[in-house]
Amino acid sequence: MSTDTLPNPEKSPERGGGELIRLEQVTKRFGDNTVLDHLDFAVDAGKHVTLIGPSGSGKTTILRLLMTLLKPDEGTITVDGQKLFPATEKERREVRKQIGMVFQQFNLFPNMTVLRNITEAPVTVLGMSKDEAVERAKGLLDLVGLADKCDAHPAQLSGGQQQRVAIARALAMRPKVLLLDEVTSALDPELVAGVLDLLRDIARTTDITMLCVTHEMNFARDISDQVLMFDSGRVIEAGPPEKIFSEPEHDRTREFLSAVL
Ligand SMILES: Nc1ncnc2c1ncn2[C@@H]1O[C@H](COP(=O)(O)OP(=O)(O)OP(=O)(O)O)[C@@H](O)[C@H]1O
Repeated sequence: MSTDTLPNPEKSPERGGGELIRLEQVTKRFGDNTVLDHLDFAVDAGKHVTLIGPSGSGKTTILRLLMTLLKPDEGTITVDGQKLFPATEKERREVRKQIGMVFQQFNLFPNMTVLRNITEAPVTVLGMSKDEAVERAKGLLDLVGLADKCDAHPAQLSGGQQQRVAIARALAMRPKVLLLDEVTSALDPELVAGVLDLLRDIARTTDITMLCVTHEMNFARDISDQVLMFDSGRVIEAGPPEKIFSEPEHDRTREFLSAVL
């Protein structure tokens, strides 16, 4: 894989493998439902962290908070030392540029070509020149195996191809953090492996920090430096995948894994 189109092939000195994401005492409620309960955790730069746990345990809510699609009721969230919450809208917009997300349902703009889907945000949000954005988008489309689909519209692509475009679109912003929310759940089974292989390649060949919610336990085992087991809005167990999948300490982790493995 060519590295010149990748988001962060070079290690920037200020990142230096230190802490990139920090959640402190984060609480999120929907009405009476406390989904995250004084949650603390941190992710180091360049690491790949996977969130696992039962349905409804709050995993997606964490990604949505980091995307600023939701606001916490209490607590602080920082990215690369800059405050995401609490912060002014202006501060939040700056921090938000460092975070890319790939959603379960692709969320491409249906009326734009594939190329425009990828160039839109770099031009309008980052102020990149159109020529540079197009050049980068073409490199990324090559990377995800869709160099011939520049002029197609999303509806003309398979689910797997749409998800590849969504991955290219997220990478086009050169984010420090890539959030992946059950990115293969909406795909036909025969398309899952190709998308996961692409993400494995990206995990292996870039220093991008990944925070991933997945039900694909083999994928989690392959890419993760750390796995966090969630239950009722709290991390009940954390460790490297070999430990969590082979010797879980907590009964709830054992129960969950025996249901999904
Ligand atoms: N916008 C919302 N309004 C009200 N309740 C919500 C909203 N979003 C999430 N919830 C509730 O918050 C809880 C946690 O949801 P979340 O999607 O974070 O769980 P999850 O662990 O990602 O689950 P899954 O594995 O099924 O995706 C659930 O009880 C859900 O119903």
